[in-house]
Amino acid sequence: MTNSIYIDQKQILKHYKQPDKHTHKGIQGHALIIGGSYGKIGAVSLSAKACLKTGCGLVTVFIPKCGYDILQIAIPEVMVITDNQEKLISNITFDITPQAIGIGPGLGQKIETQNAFHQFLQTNKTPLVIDADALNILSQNKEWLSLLPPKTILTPHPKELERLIGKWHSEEEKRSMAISFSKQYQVIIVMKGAPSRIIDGETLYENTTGNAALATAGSGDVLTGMITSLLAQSYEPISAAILGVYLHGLTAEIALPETGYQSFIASDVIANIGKAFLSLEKLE
Ligand SMILES: NC(=O)C1=CN([C@@H]2O[C@H](COP(=O)(O)OP(=O)(O)OC[C@H]3O[C@@H](n4cnc5c(N)ncnc54)[C@H](O)[C@@H]3O)[C@@H](O)[C@H]2O)[C@@H](O)CC1
Ligand SMILES: Nc1ncnc2c1ncn2[C@@H]1O[C@H](COP(=O)(O)OP(=O)(O)O)[C@@H](O)[C@H]1O
Ligand SMILES: [Mg+2]
Repeated sequence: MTNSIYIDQKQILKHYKQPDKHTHKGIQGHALIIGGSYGKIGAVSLSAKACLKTGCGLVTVFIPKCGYDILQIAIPEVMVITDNQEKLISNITFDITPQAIGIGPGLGQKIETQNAFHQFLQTNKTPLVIDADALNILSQNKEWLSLLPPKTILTPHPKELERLIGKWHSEEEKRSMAISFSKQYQVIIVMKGAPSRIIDGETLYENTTGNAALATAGSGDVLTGMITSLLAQSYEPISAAILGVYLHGLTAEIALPETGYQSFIASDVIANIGKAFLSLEKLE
């Protein structure tokens, strides 16, 4: 029996934590975003900026060498570690201790990158958010799913979800396939769409914010950064997923009167994260 919960203004306050007055950047969470390949460094840039703007204390990116100048110039607040390779990720090693890792935006699916991701999964114990090409790589190597830490958050759009769990023939079947998958691998699935739904075992959460302005390049990459940020700030994985999706949707509602549907872009999500948080404060 599925338990369904609408995430509205009342529900979201059960997941939101006000910042502690005495916090400092050392305890405000350190997030690592891994991704990017030649021509898709923008995906990591968007994700990392969204991560910072969602409140985590420190953000580091792990990217191919070609993204080094781009990231340092685009977001001076973010620290950068580069792979040995110029255009793709081939060996994920770092000497930091992040509290959460988001992996996948712009990553690409070259064989060297697939191998690096496999190596990474074999040793990683840090809480994870998996998106985009990292999901596509998992879909091609389903035996690697057992390497994911429990409560890893997967954020597929409908096509990525189909690659992962197979084709469905009705909404009902999609839901039951996603629930079985979530239970089998102990993962949280953020099924992105309109609306987005979050599956955690038998429980389904339906988001109530957002609009069609979000149908724009990079808006999912931004969501990955937001959820990773909350996870790094010690939110429980299910709360990080629910709150991230809710705030992401709110940004589009807040910006709509100024941008309309057409000219809203992923950077507008980032620019409105602050106002989305402030609107939660007003509800308290
Ligand atoms: N500026 C950048 O660097 C950007 C990089 N990106 C990266 O590009 C890579 C490829 O990602 P894509 O998602 O574009 O490619 P995919 O091949 O995974 O997905 C595109 C396919 O999914 C379908 N699809 C997407 N959303 C859907 C929906 N709501 N309902 C039904 N079908 C849907 C599309 O019609 C298309 O067939 C990823 O690594 C991603 O992170 C993109 O996020 C775009 C921006
Ligand atoms: N019509 C829509 N209404 C509400 N949200 C939408 C709509 N279209 C897309 N979104 C949201 O925008 C995001 C798109 O993510 P994704 O497809 O991964 O984009 P990208 O890979 O380009 O970053 C998801 O959070 C999805 O729920
Ligand atoms: Mg995406």
